[in-house]
Amino acid sequence: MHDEPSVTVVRLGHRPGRDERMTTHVGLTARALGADRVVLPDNAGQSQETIRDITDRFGGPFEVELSGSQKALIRNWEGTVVHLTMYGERVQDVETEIRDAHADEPLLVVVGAEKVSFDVYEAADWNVGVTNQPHSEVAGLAVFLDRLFDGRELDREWEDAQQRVIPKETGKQVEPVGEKE
Ligand SMILES: C[S@@+](CC[C@H](N)C(=O)[O-])C[C@H]1O[C@@H](n2cnc3c(N)ncnc32)[C@H](O)[C@@H]1O
Repeated sequence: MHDEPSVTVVRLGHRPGRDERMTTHVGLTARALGADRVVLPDNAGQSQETIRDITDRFGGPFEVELSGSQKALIRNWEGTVVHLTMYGERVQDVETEIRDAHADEPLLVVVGAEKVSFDVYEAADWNVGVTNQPHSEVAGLAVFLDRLFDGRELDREWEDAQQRVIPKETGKQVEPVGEKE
């Protein structure tokens, strides 16, 4: 977050139609849970639009980019690369080392869609499993970011929001930013 080295999430693969919501949710989860930027495949323009729209309304900063060269981004990353995979080391065993590495340099978090090729496993500094059970890139990303930030992302301040949610025991309250509560 703000005064720390950046966190970028890169989404590998996107099947138009089938992956639309999943890719959007990778971006929304990255934004809500403290990442600075998401890089989506270049056929995921619809997801980019949705995530940008949410950022415009509920605040940032958060960048959403499209790229046709995810693999090059991973290979050439100047910092730490974490690939989330059910086959990886247990997050609870490696989170401290990853947190220490992130204190010094930008972090790239890689999540897949379909089968991820072996070169990604080799390019990663850590292959990390959030459990070694199959589940979802959205769930894996959420747990990983919460572990990385140790819960601090839950108190994050949002800039340039048009509206904000007022937490309520019951019901829904959304107010334009700037109005008194
Ligand atoms: C639906 S899975 C498909 C993965 C595919 N079976 C493979 O072998 O690469 C899509 C993505 O969810 C994430 N994922 C699924 N289970 C995970 C787990 N237990 N821990 C961390 N990430 C996980 C990974 O990033 C994975 O690439």
